[in-house]
Amino acid sequence: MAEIPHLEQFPDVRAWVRAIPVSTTAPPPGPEATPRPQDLFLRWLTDAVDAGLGEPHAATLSTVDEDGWPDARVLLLKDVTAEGWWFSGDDRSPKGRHLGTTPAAALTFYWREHGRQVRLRGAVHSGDREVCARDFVERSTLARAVASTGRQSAVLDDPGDYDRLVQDRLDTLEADPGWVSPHWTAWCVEPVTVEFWQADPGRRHRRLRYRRDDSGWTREQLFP
Ligand SMILES: Cc1cc2nc3c(=O)[nH]c(=O)nc-3n(C[C@H](O)[C@H](O)[C@H](O)COP(=O)(O)O)c2cc1C
Repeated sequence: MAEIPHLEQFPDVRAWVRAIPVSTTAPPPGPEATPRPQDLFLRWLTDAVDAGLGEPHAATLSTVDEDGWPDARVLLLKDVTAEGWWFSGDDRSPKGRHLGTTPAAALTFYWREHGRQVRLRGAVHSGDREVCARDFVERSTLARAVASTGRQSAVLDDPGDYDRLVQDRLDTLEADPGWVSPHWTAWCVEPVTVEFWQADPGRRHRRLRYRRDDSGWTREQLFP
């Protein structure tokens, strides 16, 4: 990777960001199609894990709010099944409220060192109570306490409010270690499209899209 220039060396931000180099290292071979996108995704995730890439299971979740405005945030993938790609959170959080009114989302994965992106979009459904509860109890005690405050993304006027609320939840969990937040939700994106993007130093990027219809998955190559 070429040396990254410093902002002070440029007349303005525009000149600086345009001078930041893009990756030109040779990527791994392009996508070898599998019948189901899940299998190719797991192969690419395995490549990222084996290469020691940081948080390779982090993805950007995009939703639409109650007024039709898009929103996006990074979170961690929780499972991949025949149904789709799973993540979890509190249904009172902004993302939870968005999914409550518009149960559709996109997930975007990026493995920079491999020059790879996977993007998928589709309807979202929540898992049954058993699936949600299992996700909750698999978290550490502190993570369960924090997750069940129900205040994620609310304005924090007094940092002490957070500490008191978390301590309150820790007390609840100590008294009843099996307690499960009724708001904790495992959501599944059931994709209608899944696209695998593989960078090419000569800009002949490979793009393989899976499209789901009544007969199953159709594969097609896209213009870079
Ligand atoms: C690497 C990384 C991993 C994250 N993992 C999660 C996660 O698994 N669940 C979650 O609710 N938020 C996670 N977050 C925080 C979210 O990006 C976000 O701040 C939070 O979910 C609130 O989003 P919302 O206001 O849209 O609901 C993560 C952030 C980063 C940078």
